[in-house]
Amino acid sequence: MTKRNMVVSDANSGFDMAISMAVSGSCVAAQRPPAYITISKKKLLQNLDINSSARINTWLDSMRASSPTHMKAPPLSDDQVSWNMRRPSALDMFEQITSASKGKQIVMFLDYDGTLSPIVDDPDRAFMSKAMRATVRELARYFPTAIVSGRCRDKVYSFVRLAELYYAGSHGMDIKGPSKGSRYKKGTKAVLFQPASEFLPMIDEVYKALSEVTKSTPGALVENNKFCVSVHFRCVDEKKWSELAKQVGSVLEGYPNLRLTQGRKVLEIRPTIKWDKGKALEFLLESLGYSNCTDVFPIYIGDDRTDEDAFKVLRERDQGFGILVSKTPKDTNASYSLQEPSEVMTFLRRLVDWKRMSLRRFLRMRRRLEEIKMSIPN
Ligand SMILES: O=P(O)(O)OC[C@H]1O[C@H](O[C@H]2O[C@H](CO)[C@@H](O)[C@H](O)[C@H]2O)[C@H](O)[C@@H](O)[C@@H]1O
Repeated sequence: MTKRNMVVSDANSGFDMAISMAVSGSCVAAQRPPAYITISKKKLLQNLDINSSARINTWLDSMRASSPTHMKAPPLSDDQVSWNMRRPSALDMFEQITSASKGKQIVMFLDYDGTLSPIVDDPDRAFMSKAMRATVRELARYFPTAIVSGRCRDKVYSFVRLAELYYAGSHGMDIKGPSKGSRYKKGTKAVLFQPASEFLPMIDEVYKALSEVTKSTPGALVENNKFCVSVHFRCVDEKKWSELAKQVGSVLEGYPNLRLTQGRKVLEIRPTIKWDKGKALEFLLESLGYSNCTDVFPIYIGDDRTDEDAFKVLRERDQGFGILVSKTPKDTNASYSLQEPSEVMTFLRRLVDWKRMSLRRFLRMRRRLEEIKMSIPN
């Protein structure tokens, strides 16, 4: 029996369903799927017939629905209007946000792809602009700042190139503190945390197998993110999505300790350990000495499904908030929204300016108080 640790993260998600179809042959042979298979047995049986065109059409529709090239252009739909009301722009709500943070230490968490850099076809060319880098550098002068990415940590560092930041790569499974002095690091110990290190050889093996098996699918790209692997289908013809899903499924069949999640036109394969961007956020807060503090205000900005784990943690802690980067309505645990990386940069700049002004005001007041003290005769 081949066990399959598979997370079907979204009932309507085409690719998740495609993967379940691709591996269902082995699952049906089992007497009873283990509890960690989150897809129901009934659904598995429904999905059994890989050649059923009705099934394939269902998930292809769903993939198209989540693909920007198929999205309807404005005018704003009722959905969009109501979403804008429920998840207002963080720029429009800037004053409310800063006043909620009063007296608290803001800690910044930033996703990389789609948040600091625009989404592009070639993952190796997802550069952030010079202006964005300068903004993040300034941000880190005023607030402890971490980059939390699905990418391999070294790779995301090579894009951001700011040594004063914290980096959590591989969806938080590879965390490292600043290599350059950070004024916010309370302890003296260097932070390095890799909860999935035992999976390294397995991930490497799977990376090689996936690269080999997907060779025949034009446009498919496999990326080694050290503790996880990404299979990109952004450049794969839609007609080939089902073929690619089957290829990925055929490799994963042999790896019960790996699970599959979905990002933006990417399938992400990672260890089943209970670790995600939300856990990484909590770990970083603890490293910074804020684990049990009420005077901390974490802000997490991200665009992807994997960022939802961090948004959820903030909601549950009732601390700070999440900002989802998206132009279209999505189910989210974030409190606010921004449309695209350029808006993220504007928001970060405003935070820096606001903090700088507050500090100046504080220093002016302190100087004035000293002058008053000096002018009072003994
Ligand atoms: O957590 P993130 O930093 O958002 O990383 C998630 C994935 O990001 C990258 O893929 C995405 O961006 C690419 C470049 O713009 C784009 O081509 C791709 O379609 C997107 O899914 C990265 O390459 C993946 O490894 C990450 O898992």
